[in-house]
Amino acid sequence: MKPTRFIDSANCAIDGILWASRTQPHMRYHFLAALGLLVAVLFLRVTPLEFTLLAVSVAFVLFAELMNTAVEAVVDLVSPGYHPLAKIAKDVAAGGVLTAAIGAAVMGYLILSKYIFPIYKEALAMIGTPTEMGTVVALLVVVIVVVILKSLSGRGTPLEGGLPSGHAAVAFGIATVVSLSTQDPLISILTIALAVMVSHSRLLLNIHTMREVVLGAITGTAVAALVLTLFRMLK
Ligand SMILES: Nc1ncnc2c1ncn2[C@@H]1O[C@H](COP(=O)(O)OP(=O)(O)OP(=O)(O)O)[C@@H](O)[C@H]1O
Repeated sequence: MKPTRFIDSANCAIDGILWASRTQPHMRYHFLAALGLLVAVLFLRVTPLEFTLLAVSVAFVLFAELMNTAVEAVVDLVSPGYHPLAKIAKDVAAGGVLTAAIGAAVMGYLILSKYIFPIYKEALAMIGTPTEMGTVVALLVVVIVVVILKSLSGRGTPLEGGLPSGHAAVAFGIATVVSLSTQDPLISILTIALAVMVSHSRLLLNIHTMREVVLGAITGTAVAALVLTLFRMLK
């Protein structure tokens, strides 16, 4: 039945948001990111203007995802089979979400970096700048731990497949070493982004599962940080 009262229209709108959250994993990721941002804002005490800018960016991403979901539903209704125009409609709608998400990420970076970077810098300083020997030993230990874990899990070879992903472990080990050597949050984020890309490529090539890649990333980061902390304590 067509809603006539405002409350019924509002209920339909909320139903739409709930349906999108139930059926679209990306919608859930966006809500999780929004929740994380709210918690961060609470702790970092951003200014009202900064909060407004962040809230508008987040609302725009959620809006774009809802519009994308609506376009997908209409396209599936009118063109259940493959059609080049259906593809264009869905791809353009998805492009809208990507654009909004990139805008929100840039806004988030510009506003939150000045609050988070000093805390991150302090955390890096706690482990300190590694020596040349510490760097070499840390990366060698990462490789040895990966080989041991792979042989224990009984799958894959030292260079391909198995638990954990060696590429992810070494990439994150290097990102940890570079982060500590430079003590620079921006360089740290950029090297972590490179490590994520290396890890993601192992997923795309179907050489590793998500679990193997995540465990690789944790192993590389944790082992490198642990060895460098030990080096600092024994100095
Ligand atoms: N009927 C169709 N005709 C042609 N291509 C289609 C059709 N349906 C889907 N596609 C292609 O598959 C892609 C994914 O479409 P799908 O409906 O599975 O969306 P989705 O996986 O929910 O996407 P999103 O991550 O944007 O929510 C589209 O971007 C489009 O390239």
